[in-house]
Amino acid sequence: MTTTETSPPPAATGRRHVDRLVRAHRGRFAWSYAFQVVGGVAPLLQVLLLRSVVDGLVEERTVGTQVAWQVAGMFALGLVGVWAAYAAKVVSTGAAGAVIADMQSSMFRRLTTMPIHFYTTVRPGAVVSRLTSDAHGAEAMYTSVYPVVVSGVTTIVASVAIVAVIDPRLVVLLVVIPVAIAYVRKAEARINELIGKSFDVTKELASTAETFVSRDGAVLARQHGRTRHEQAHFEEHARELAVLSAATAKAAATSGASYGTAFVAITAGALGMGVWLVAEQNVTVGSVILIVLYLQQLQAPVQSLLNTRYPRMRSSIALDRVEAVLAAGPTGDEDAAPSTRPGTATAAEPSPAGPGRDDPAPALLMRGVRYRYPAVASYSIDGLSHAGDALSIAWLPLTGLDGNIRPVAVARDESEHANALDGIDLAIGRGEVVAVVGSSGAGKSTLAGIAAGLVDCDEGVVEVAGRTLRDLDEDRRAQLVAYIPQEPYVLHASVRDNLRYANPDATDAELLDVLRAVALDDLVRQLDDGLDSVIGEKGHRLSGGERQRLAIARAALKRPALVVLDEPTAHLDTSTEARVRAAMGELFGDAGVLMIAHRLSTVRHADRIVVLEGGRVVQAGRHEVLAQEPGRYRVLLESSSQDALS
Ligand SMILES: Nc1ncnc2c1ncn2[C@@H]1O[C@H](COP(=O)(O)OP(=O)(O)OP(=O)(O)O)[C@@H](O)[C@H]1O
Repeated sequence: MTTTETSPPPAATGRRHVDRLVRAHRGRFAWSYAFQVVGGVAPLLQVLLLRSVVDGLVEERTVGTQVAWQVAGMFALGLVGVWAAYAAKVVSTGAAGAVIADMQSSMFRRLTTMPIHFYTTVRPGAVVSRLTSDAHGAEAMYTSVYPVVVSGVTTIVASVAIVAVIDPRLVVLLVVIPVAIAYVRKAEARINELIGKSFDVTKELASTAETFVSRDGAVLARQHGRTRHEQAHFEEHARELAVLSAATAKAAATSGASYGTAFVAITAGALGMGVWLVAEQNVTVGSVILIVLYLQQLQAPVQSLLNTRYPRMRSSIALDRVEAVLAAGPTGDEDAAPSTRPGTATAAEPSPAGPGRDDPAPALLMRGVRYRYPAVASYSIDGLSHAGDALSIAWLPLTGLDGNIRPVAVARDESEHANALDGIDLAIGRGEVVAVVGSSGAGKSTLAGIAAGLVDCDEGVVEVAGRTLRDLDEDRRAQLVAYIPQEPYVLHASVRDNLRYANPDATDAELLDVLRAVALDDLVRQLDDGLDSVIGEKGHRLSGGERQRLAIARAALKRPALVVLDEPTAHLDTSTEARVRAAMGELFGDAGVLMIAHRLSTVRHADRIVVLEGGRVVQAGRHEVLAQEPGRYRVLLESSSQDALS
């Protein structure tokens, strides 16, 4: 059954992981809030002193020592206010920076230890955005929103309390504030409508940009003569966005002006009432000045508090997205890599036999191995997997979201998959080369992934050189098994660094030896900087076959007990293939080799061929024998020779 459902907002289940990271820095945050409170109260105390100065002058008409002290006190309070605000800023940005760094590191830890299938569902751009703009979007909560709330609430509460102490009737004037806020909220409804439209248009822009500023998208548009059309489409949306932005800004300005008008009315009312109270001899002149100043001073914090609404929503969305990553994965615990289970052997433990050559255990032993792919929902992350519909925070409008933005709907594939591997028993001896063949979907790549320890089987046991793979940590597993995928990854780094990624202690002589074995020594010699030449994404590019040979050389440097190759020679011409095959004996010594073959031409020389069908081993033997027997291998052989002829 396949259902489509909208995921509940992660906030609904709390932000357990994010909160834990924030709590680690709570001491620094407490200091910053304490400074905020001091910074908020100091200007109010200044005004209190001003009242005493004015009243002293009005009553005594002399400037005595007391006034001098009061002026000095105002100066001191001014300094306390300024430097407390400074300290609050420095401490809160420092603490927020530390929290963001922790969030990024925890997300990276989580994202690099997700089940291997996760990476087939993920959009690289979305991951980068989650690690950078979402993390920094969350930062505003700690550097802008909370500090403004703390200082704003302090100022408002203290001002209202002082005004009420002078004359409680004056507090009536503050009724204008909720009225003004109600009006502002109404204007916001209009703003939010406009923002909602901008959001949709922005999504369209983002999607057009992501689609057509990519190689595949550009080829698609050019092939169909649609480049101009896509440019016009983008321009139309960009203009629409500009119109919406202007309308939003106008609505925001109107609401701001209305709010300002309310405070002008409050100030005038306070002045009128104050004059009346002075005439009635209920309050002093100094108190009237103080009241007017306090009420005016309320405008900024109330406005700032209102203005935190949108940054708060943006940060909230960003925090939910960070939480979604941290809570993802089978354990939901970002600190525990799935590969590290209690009781697993660690790299520091001495290796009893190591991947050693003298170990009598077979290179690979699989007993009763069953594996079923889990439902996508169990390893996907909202907005990262199946994305395309999730915007990065950087694309969100700067002001105004109506709070209705929810994590996007993710198609949940709850369907029960069939067993991809259904009871595999397989042993590969030391120095033996076993090729695995089978029709598309037979389970070859799944078998390779399980033998390489990238995926843990549901049932059964996988041992490499006598060590159970699931009991080993990543380092020990990596020492024992070398896996060479069909499209090996070459780092954007020098040839030397690429090779030493497998064995940082390898000498240049060892590097040149393995390069020679895979027929890459001439190429490296021709590069400007030899082993120091940068290859990979930029700089010198390697062909598919050269990448594979580099990966084989890299794997050989580990001296593994088991080598798992996914169609290792797919990109090679016949003579290079023969040379590499010969070199593999020299390179891997008595390591067992499990070779996944999608082309039958590459398997003839294998010591044994294993034929998979529907996740089971249906035939096994040498090519010469299997080719004579009626069975699946002969069918595959016949269809592949027909393909070759056609
Ligand atoms: N990530 C996945 N989620 C669910 N099912 C999967 C996934 N990957 C593979 N499968 C299924 O598992 C079965 C075995 O797939 P596998 O990739 O191992 O086959 P294969 O023999 O390597 O095929 P090919 O030669 O086409 O690469 C297939 O039915 C496939 O549809």
